[in-house]
Amino acid sequence: MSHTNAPVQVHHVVTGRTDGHVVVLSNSLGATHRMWDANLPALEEQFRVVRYDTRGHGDSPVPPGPYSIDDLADDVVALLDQLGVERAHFVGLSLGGMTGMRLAARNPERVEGLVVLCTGAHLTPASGWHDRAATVRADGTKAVAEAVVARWFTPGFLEANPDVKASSEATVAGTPAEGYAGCCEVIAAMDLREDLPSITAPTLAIAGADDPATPPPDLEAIASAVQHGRLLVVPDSAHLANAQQPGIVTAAIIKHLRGSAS
Ligand SMILES: O=C(O)CC1=CCC(=O)O1
Repeated sequence: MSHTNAPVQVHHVVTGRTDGHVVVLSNSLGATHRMWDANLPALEEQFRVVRYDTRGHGDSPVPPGPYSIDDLADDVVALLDQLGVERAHFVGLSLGGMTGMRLAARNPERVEGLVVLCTGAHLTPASGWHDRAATVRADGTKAVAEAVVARWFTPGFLEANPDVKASSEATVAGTPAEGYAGCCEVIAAMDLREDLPSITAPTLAIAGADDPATPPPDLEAIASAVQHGRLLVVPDSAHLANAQQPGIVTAAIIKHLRGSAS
């Protein structure tokens, strides 16, 4: 997990309370800061909410890949520095959760409470991520959009919500190919298993019961390896548990972070 690139200034949006604890929200591969829309109103009542687009995604810069997990964590440190925030809660889903685990292990002084959703400490095989990076570099992100969104939501949810299916596929297809590929290469090279025991921030690991990408045992492994971990398995939910079950997930995030404030 070498550190190869300089931090970039990521695109971000700050909303919510001006006097509250800060919570940073970090997106999944192929998504943007908009993936938190359904969770936002309740979070904004409690916290100063900082949403950002991971490098290579949304309106953030797209340096040439590959990137490393340290690059993604360094981008968050640079963002906190830019905002003058010493210490924040961090909530990340999938790639965002990986960023949060690396940040919490390497910069424990910057992370108050941690919530990781639908993620893993080591996603194998690496060849699958290299293959996906090659596909999007050759054919664009549209080539993977339908298959990706089929993992984001359960089949029944997609059937009942064709608008969500269409807008989610458009988001993936709108992700710059080089940014998406560079982040696939983050996951290919990443192994956070040795980082977990050094994570001191109270950690809530949230799994989607029907997530085919990072199933509940991946989250259980995180919850049991960090110093203060808890697991929540959300029923009737695939990879984007925050979007498929916003009520359950937002309430769990708020309860955990309110209990983690120091
Ligand atoms: O796109 C997928 O297969 C699911 C996923 C893995 C890491 C991430 O951020 O999304």
